[in-house]
Amino acid sequence: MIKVGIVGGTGYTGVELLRLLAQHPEVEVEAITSRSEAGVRVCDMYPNLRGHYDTLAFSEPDPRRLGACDAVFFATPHGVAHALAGELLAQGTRVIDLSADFRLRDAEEWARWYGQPHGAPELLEEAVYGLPEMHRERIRQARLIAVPGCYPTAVQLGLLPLLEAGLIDAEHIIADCKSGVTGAGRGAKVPSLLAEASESMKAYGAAGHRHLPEIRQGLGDAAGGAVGLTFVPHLTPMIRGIHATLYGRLKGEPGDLQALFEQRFAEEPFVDVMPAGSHPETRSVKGANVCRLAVHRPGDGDTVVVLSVIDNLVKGASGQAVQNLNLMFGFAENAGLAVPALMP
Ligand SMILES: NC(=O)C1=CN([C@@H]2O[C@H](COP(=O)(O)OP(=O)(O)OC[C@H]3O[C@@H](n4cnc5c(N)ncnc54)[C@H](OP(=O)(O)O)[C@@H]3O)[C@@H](O)[C@H]2O)C=CC1
Ligand SMILES: CC(=O)N[C@@H](CCC(=O)OP(=O)(O)O)C(=O)O
Repeated sequence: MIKVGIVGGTGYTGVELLRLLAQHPEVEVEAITSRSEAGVRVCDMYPNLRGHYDTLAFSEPDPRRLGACDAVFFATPHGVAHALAGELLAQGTRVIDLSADFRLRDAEEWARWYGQPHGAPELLEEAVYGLPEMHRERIRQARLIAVPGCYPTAVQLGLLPLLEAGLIDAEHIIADCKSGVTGAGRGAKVPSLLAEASESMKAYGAAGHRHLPEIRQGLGDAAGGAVGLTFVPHLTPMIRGIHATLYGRLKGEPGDLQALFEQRFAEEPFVDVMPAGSHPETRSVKGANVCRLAVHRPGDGDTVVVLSVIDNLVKGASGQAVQNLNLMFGFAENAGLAVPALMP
């Protein structure tokens, strides 16, 4: 058994880590932090965890206690991992950061999008972008993981096969994405209120969302050069889930797109290419560490449409974080992640 710590345990991704780790055969949760709820037992705040964590209580973030863990997850707003990751790495603790702190390779670009200076540029070189479908071998060796964002996970997985094969015009890609409200975190915010978010849908961040540079960076790696991307996120009245509809302009006759997708993800335990003609539903991945994809070519024309769904809190955050932990420690890649989605 390894010992892990979680910084930011009261948020949605923190409690989702607890839910997944409760079934992990190799992991014991040693410490879970919350400054506002220090002293409260996790099962008193989250009764779904009763019977799984009956004594574990939230505590103040203490670098020495966290440094005694084999790995620490950061499920915190951006900037928090910048301040603590170096100290933990120096104590031999591996760090898996669910925030955006180490996702962009360029510290200045990070500062532009996040509106504050990068707090740990010296760690960027060793940080590995934790998308296993692209960087599995580097993740196995990593000490510091930047877990991809939720929209970036859905978009990159849907477009990788097309860009790697050079089949679409990389200058003109469109990602039209919808998210459930847990994507905005647990903190009280007016747009997340029931009366604001239910029975309604709206786009936001059309002029430039902070996931845009992250997605461009990942797609650029797959394409082998810069990509042009229009990314428009939307808030939808559901609790969990991301649905990405991705459009690419085919450069020529693409061959069998269904076979391309099936071959690209044949060995991937957490990417499901659905049969030709399918329309994946967000509810089919609820609670599961899975990305379901379908590829379409309407009217055999020059546009390819990829449909990609994930649970933002699982493959889009905490499940992907556990998948990274499994790779880093040589555990079965699906340890703690084997449950099917919840349907209906
Ligand atoms: N929600 C989602 O779908 C996704 C979220 N993410 C990212 O994961 C991270 C966590 O998200 P989410 O769970 O939604 O966030 P929440 O806002 O729901 O929770 C944040 C947690 O961080 C703690 N925290 C806040 N500030 C600090 C601080 N300065 N030092 C230590 N702890 C702090 C809070 O507890 P307390 O204040 O009591 O200490 C709380 O437990 C964010 O970076 C988010 O962008 C990534 C992908 C998807
Ligand atoms: C619905 C909603 O508000 N979603 C969040 C994105 C999810 C997220 O937490 O992204 P990071 O991990 O990069 O911070 C947003 O658009 O800001």
